[in-house]
Amino acid sequence: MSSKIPVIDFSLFTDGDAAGRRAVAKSITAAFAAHGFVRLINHPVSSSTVSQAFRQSKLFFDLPISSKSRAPNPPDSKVNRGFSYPSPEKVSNLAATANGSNGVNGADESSKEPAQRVPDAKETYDIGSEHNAEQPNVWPPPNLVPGFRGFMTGFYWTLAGFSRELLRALALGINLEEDHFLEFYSAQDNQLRLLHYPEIEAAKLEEGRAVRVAAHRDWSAFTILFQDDCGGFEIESPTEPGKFVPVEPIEDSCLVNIGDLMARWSNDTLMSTSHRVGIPPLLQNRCAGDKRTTQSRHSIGYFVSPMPDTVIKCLPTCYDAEHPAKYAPVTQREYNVSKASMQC
Ligand SMILES: O=C(O)CCC(=O)C(=O)O
Ligand SMILES: [Fe+2]
Repeated sequence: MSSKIPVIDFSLFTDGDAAGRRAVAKSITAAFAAHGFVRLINHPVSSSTVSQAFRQSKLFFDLPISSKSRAPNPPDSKVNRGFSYPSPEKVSNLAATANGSNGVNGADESSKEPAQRVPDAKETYDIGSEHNAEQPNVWPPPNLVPGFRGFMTGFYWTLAGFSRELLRALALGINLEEDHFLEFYSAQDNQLRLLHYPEIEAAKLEEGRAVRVAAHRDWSAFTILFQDDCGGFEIESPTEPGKFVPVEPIEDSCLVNIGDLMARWSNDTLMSTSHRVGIPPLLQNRCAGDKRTTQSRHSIGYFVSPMPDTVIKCLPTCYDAEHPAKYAPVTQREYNVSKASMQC
């Protein structure tokens, strides 16, 4: 059984009249309320831009480790930029992230799965705004992947534009003024993450000796996710907790999912759903000698956050006498610190 995440034509929002925009916005927030995810087609990021992002990402990850490590994620620091990779010695609890304090996602505290310590099976490269002084970017030397820095910097802002449209849709969908979220949003605090899951022996994933990404919920307000056609992405069933259902890749689409911050802000009107990357469908595995090996996989996540001083206080349309506010107000900065401390 595969997931029933609704597929929505986003051009009906970007190009629609007021009534049309409201109707699309309502269908998007209905999908978030029921599934925590929506799949968008005809979104504003052109397929050639997305293809170029995957090409650049692949050029980077195809480099030898010694070259990629010239743009290292600074060790033992709060900066989450640059390259992180799996090492044979490195294990993480539930292996949810390469860098647990990255402020974008984390192990699923509510997961029904037993805690496990297994090797990470992914490598990541994190990029932020060039103007974010607290999180300076870490770039590879320009000759390693020509055009990488220029392209990725532009891509970050292309996705920022898309995220603004999504914030408008979210606001309309939950009966707020269309620009409600924009006063809390500079797009300087987002994180663009390139992910590469190297080829791996299928048995390692099947027997739980490795995971690609273990079950987790994102910390962000929401995440825009582009994936290649490999497969393996799964979300927790909204109706059968603990059961994960595959999400089939669809060409030229992206997924958008609500993170814990927006779930909290909306009093759980919008749902943050646990998801993971596991073994792709068996047909897509291939034989390598006598060992079945899953193909390598690439994806790109864009984690959207409001400005650090934003007070995440129950949105005015998300509570009433019967549904009182469940969570105390907290700033985005405090929220991130508390999420990061749960990773330790
Ligand atoms: O690689 C994917 O498709 C999903 C990655 C993910 O969920 C994350 O990085 O938070
Ligand atoms: Fe995630």
